[in-house]
Amino acid sequence: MKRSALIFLTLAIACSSPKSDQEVFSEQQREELDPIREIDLVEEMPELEMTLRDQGLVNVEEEIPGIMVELKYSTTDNFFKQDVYGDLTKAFLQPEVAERLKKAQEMLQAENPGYTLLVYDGVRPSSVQQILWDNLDKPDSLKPLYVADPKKGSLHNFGVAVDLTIFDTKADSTLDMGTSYDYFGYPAYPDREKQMLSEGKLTRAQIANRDILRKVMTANGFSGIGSEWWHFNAFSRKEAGEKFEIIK
Ligand SMILES: C[C@@H](N)C(=O)N[C@H](C)C(=O)O
Ligand SMILES: [Zn+2]
Repeated sequence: MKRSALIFLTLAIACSSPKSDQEVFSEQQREELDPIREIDLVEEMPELEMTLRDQGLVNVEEEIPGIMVELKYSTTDNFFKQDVYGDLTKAFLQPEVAERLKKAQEMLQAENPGYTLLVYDGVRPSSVQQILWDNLDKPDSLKPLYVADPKKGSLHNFGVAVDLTIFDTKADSTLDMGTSYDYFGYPAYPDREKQMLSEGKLTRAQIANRDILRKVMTANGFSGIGSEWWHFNAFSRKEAGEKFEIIK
């Protein structure tokens, strides 16, 4: 239930004066409507999640039926082996970006029953962008290929970029895309697929899997980048700067 709805409900209960609780609410209903429990729920919401909601971003799992989320930077299973999101485990995006992603998910599921999008990252505060940049073990000249320069800002910092793959619910596994998420090298480059195929570093099946992801994303207003098969932008840097604020 949304926070505003909870607060409204709490106020409504406090202000109304029924003959007695017992006449109106069952035991279970009274527990559900207990204002102290509601306050506990509000306090349990991670601070970063509250900030994101206050700034108008939406939780993709609340907007997109069936989508899966595994925020890699909220685990230690990432390229710098640190959990930098703490208790934030949900992916947030600008509402119009989530709307496009919903259409991509619908198209994916219509064309490939059993497949679903699996989101690895959505909005990413600029403070986290700096941590990624500092921990990327590449020469400074190459770093922007893999992690956007925090001084300029990543499209993730505006909530208009998403990192994702496809999960096959029948096989209970992700599709084989040829590399893991955040593999920083040529085998992950969409721009180098022909070369990687001829060198035996990618298979046709892996490229075909990437094509499924690219098709549903680009058909619904996203564009990919040349160095990461998992990253998609919904707006240009210029458009994002005009329309949205950077999340700090
Ligand atoms: C770090 C990687 N997952 C990513 O999102 N890279 C792009 C280029 C970014 O930082 O914007
Ligand atoms: Zn990304």
